[in-house]
Amino acid sequence: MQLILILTPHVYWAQRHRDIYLRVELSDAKNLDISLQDNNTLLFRAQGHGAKGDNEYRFSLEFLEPVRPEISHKSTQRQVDIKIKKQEERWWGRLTLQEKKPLFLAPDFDRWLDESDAEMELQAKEEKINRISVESRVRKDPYLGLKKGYLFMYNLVQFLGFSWIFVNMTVRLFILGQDSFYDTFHTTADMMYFCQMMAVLEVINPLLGLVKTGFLPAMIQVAGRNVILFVIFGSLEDMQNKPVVFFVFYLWSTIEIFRYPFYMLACISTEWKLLTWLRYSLWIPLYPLGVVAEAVAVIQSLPIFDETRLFSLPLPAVLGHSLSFSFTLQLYLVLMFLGLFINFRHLYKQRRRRYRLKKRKVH
Ligand SMILES: CCCCCCCCCCCCC[C@@H](O)CC(=O)SCCNC(=O)CCNC(=O)[C@H](O)C(C)(C)COP(=O)(O)OP(=O)(O)OC[C@H]1O[C@@H](n2cnc3c(N)ncnc32)[C@H](O)[C@@H]1OP(=O)(O)O
Repeated sequence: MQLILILTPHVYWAQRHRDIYLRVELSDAKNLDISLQDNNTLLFRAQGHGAKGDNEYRFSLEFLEPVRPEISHKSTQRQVDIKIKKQEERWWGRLTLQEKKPLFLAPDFDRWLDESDAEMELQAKEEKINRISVESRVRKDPYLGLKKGYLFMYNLVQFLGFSWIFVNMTVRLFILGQDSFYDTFHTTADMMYFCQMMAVLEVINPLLGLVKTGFLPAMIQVAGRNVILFVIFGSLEDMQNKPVVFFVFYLWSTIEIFRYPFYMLACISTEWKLLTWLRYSLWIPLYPLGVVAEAVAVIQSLPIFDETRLFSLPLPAVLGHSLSFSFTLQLYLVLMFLGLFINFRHLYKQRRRRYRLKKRKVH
């Protein structure tokens, strides 16, 4: 009587919610015959070098649940990798129907994940797929590159402009001390004029749908600053050498040297956490201080407008000579605090949205 010895290779396994991975320890495997029987039994036969030398090796595995008929495998110099898809996407308590594990089977610790880790891996994969599909949908806009290029250049120019102002003022402050307060306007106004005229684009950009900024907050910001720059400082020589110019310009440029680089990075889909934090936090002290500095400038200009009658409104003789521009400015002072309230709330919401979104992304 002839005794036929069936040799089994070592088989290592791991699973995901969708797949089963088998690693068969058989090098230089040839004549592979891998098939599925009755939806849940894998039959394996191959010639190769295993624990018992060069021989034919076989095994069969009756899976806990049905699997799909398509089985993929790859034979390398070292092993045979087999991937099997589960019929139903769910976590299996064990691999085989029989409770007792076959002796030749062991967990593949290189691939092993427990259920919650596998779930996280699945979620990460799905998120990646979603992100790619959103990005590919966004990419359908044929002008996206052009829009991003324009915004990047705009932000770069503003960043350079405000950095120039900030560095110039800081250096002068170190060298001249308080004396530098008095000629801030003469040394930096041209650049500030340029930057603030360019900033009008910040009102136009949301109107053209180039950025998601609200029109009103941008309008309040740009109009508010331009009133101070062009009407209060620009038209009144007596205001130009007052220290308040220093504080207003310094507060404006401090936030902008962080805000514009933040936008530049956003244009190239990059983010630096510290910069994001500065962009969404520095306004908390700077905005009220800025409004107070601007309000001081307006209040200091009132007697000058009264005296010079500049921009005064001619009135019919019965009502008096003319209405001083200082009355308009007093009304503007009230508007300023309304503007502060609207923009403070807007910035607060932007900050919350930013960090809520981030938290959601992390979990
Ligand atoms: C209607 C008549 C009004 C008359 C005026 C009367 C009242 C005047 C009161 C004025 C008070 C002003 C005081 C002020 O001058 C004092 C100071 O400035 S002191 C210094 C401190 N200041 C600040 O911190 C404010 C700085 N300014 C701003 O933050 C913005 O101008 C503001 C509009 C207020 C808010 O910005 P925004 O709404 O744009 O928020 P986000 O940064 O979160 O952006 C939203 C999304 O859009 C993308 N975006 C925006 N701009 C750009 C850009 N240039 N390039 C690329 N991308 C951009 C941004 O990335 C966000 O996208 P995502 O949501 O995907 O992240």
